[in-house]
Amino acid sequence: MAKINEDLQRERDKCTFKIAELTTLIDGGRDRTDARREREKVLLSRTKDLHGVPEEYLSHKEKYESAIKNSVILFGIVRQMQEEGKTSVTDYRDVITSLLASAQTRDGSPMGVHYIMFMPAILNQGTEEQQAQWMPRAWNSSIIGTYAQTELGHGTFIRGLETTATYDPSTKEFVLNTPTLTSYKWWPGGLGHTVNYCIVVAQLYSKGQCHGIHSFILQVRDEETHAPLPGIKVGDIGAKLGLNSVDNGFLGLDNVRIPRNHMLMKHAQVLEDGTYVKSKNSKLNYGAMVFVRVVIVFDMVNYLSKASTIAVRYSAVRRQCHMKEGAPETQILDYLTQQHKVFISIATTHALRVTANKLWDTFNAVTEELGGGNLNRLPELHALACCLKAVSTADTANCVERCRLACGGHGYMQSSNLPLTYGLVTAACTYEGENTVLLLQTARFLVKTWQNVDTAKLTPTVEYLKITRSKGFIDKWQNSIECIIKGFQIVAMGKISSSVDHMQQRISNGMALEDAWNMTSVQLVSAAEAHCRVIIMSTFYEEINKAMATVSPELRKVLQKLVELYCVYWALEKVGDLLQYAPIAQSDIRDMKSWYEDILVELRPNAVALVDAFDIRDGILHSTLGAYDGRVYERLMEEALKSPLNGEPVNQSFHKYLKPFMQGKL
Ligand SMILES: CCCCCCCCCCCCCCCCCC(=O)SCCNC(=O)CCNC(=O)[C@H](O)C(C)(C)COP(=O)(O)OP(=O)(O)OC[C@H]1O[C@@H](n2cnc3c(N)ncnc32)[C@H](O)[C@@H]1OP(=O)(O)O
Ligand SMILES: Cc1cc2nc3c(=O)[nH]c(=O)nc-3n(C[C@H](O)[C@H](O)[C@H](O)COP(=O)(O)OP(=O)(O)OC[C@H]3O[C@@H](n4cnc5c(N)ncnc54)[C@H](O)[C@@H]3O)c2cc1C
Repeated sequence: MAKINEDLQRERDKCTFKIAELTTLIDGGRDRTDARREREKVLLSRTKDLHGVPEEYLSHKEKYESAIKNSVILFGIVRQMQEEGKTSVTDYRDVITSLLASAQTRDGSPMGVHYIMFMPAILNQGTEEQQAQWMPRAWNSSIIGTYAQTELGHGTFIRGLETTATYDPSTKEFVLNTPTLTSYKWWPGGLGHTVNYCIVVAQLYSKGQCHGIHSFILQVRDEETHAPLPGIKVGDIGAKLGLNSVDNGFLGLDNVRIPRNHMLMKHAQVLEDGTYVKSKNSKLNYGAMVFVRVVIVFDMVNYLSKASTIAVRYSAVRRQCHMKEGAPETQILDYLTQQHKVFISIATTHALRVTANKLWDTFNAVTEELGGGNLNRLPELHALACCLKAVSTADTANCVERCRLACGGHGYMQSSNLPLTYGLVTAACTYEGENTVLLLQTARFLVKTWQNVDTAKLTPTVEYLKITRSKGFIDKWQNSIECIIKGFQIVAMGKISSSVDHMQQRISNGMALEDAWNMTSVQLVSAAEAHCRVIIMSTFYEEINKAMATVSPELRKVLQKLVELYCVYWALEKVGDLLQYAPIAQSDIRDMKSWYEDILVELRPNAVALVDAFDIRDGILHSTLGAYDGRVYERLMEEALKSPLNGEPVNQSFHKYLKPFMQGKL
């Protein structure tokens, strides 16, 4: 192994807790750490020779072809693991997370949506017979699918989709059509050239009546030749800000017939004679979207742990300027402004991780209740998944950008892996429900909750709205975590209640409800975000408190500081809200700023150890700036030399253009 950079080694030597203990806590147990490492070892050993030219120099077509080559190896490993009994649907999340997080699918995998949406949609919306028919072939990748919902004309407003599926009882088939340009499916990952099946979301017509959107399994390409089937127009939508290894596609359908049993019929059915049997709740058809919103929060944890690892290790290696005259140049990690930029990413990674785990548990519990016919908690789950998806993706995008800026010029290099990471996380702000739209869904739930706050029994995530109103909820502000969380509860309650008042006021003045909603929507988005901060903060605090009982005193101290950092950071960010709604004084804010500075300083000696504990191998991190050994400059130079521009001493454009131009001949 190459020599470790001395600064980095010094950082590791002075750390005050056992890194392995934190890694175990993050993974959820020693056996899970071992299983993850084993999976990564297998993956990296089998895929290490794949890189020729660095990915950034490839064209969109080459990137796609390379991603397919790599994905086949990756998902082939999953298949082999299944055959050897090393993995099953039960550890689906872990397996897919480490696969998609791996370096070989750096800019996304064309097969990602197969795992993340095609199969979950069949599980969520298919009958047991349909699952038995499709899942074994999908799970071992002998068919590959995607989820085709969004159209050129509509993404958010899914009731407005134009694709039709008309039932023909004479042949017991559905006829699929995209009657207009705007009804073409547009965006589905892998649709362009990879998949041979997809789930098409279309307006269902039977006996001359429209029954709203439903999901259908459609074969788009021949299983042998991969040629598009008759009536199907399919292709790639072109280059994007990121995810350029993925062939997001378009799909046009001209009277394409599919058998009746290709409609996913767990919740609603069309009988042979065309009779429509409706679902207990039409929103059950949206179940796959809820699942994906939940897993996106995990995915954000993945990316943020990578970005913070890169930024912190680089900040320990990089020296710039002198803090004191005559002293050696300062490690940039010693500048408080640098700590302010990067430490929040570490704390956010942990906060989102514990919140994602809790959300995952809620999702599984509610799904089980839904299976038994109890739909009571569906609105709460939907509201929770929407705001957590929105806030986690927005925060992660901001944090990744902070990490990139924290690495100065070198952070701008593709080889740092920060630009690509930003491209991936910012996509998540839009896909699976655009963030503003999702926050407005949460706001809808909060408004209803608030309107019934005195009479209804509140569900756990909004119970605080009742308690917050009790007299003496905060008698006097104290700079403590408990008080900050209470402060955020008051802020959320205040924003929800003032949005409702504002809306009501407009309605009393004669405005229609829809217009009053629109006029209040900026406030509503802000209220939903405030509610989400309460969820993240209180979950982080409670879960870390539980974990503290099981860890060493040394680790306990560090965990405590991470919770403090997260809460105080956000208290200062939202100080205006606290001043408006909570009994906080100027002197409390002044003291809070000092508290924040102290936390940064206390975390400083453990910064490198904290990111080491994320335990991300170099082969997965794929960064010149963030590698374990800290050989930043050597790696930057090695990568620079791989630039195709360095393949010849004089580029041909010199003779063609530059020389004649310089000599005044052009
Ligand atoms: C396995 C682990 C792996 C881990 C690793 C992870 C790796 C990830 C890798 C990622 C790779 C990249 C993948 C990219 C995938 C992107 C896929 C997509 O974008 S696909 C495309 C994604 N596209 C989108 O996400 C589209 C976004 N748009 C929408 O979701 C909807 O159209 C809408 C919600 C905005 C409105 O819907 P509309 O029908 O007009 O509704 P109204 O306004 O009339 O009424 C609202 C009422 O309905 C209720 N309700 C609503 N939804 C739900 C729900 N889900 N449930 C329950 N309830 C729901 C709501 O509460 C309210 O109730 P109430 O108040 O009346 O009682
Ligand atoms: C990388 C990527 C991958 C994707 N993969 C898939 C896939 O696999 N399958 C699939 O089906 N789709 C996929 N999508 C599509 C994605 O789900 C949609 O882009 C997303 O749901 C947003 O819809 P839209 O593009 O129509 O945006 P729009 O809804 O047109 O949003 C544009 C703007 O209008 C605002 N807006 C819209 N409606 C409202 C409203 N009611 N109130 C207030 N503001 C509003 C939004 O906030 C936003 O600012 C993908 C998209 C991306 C970027």
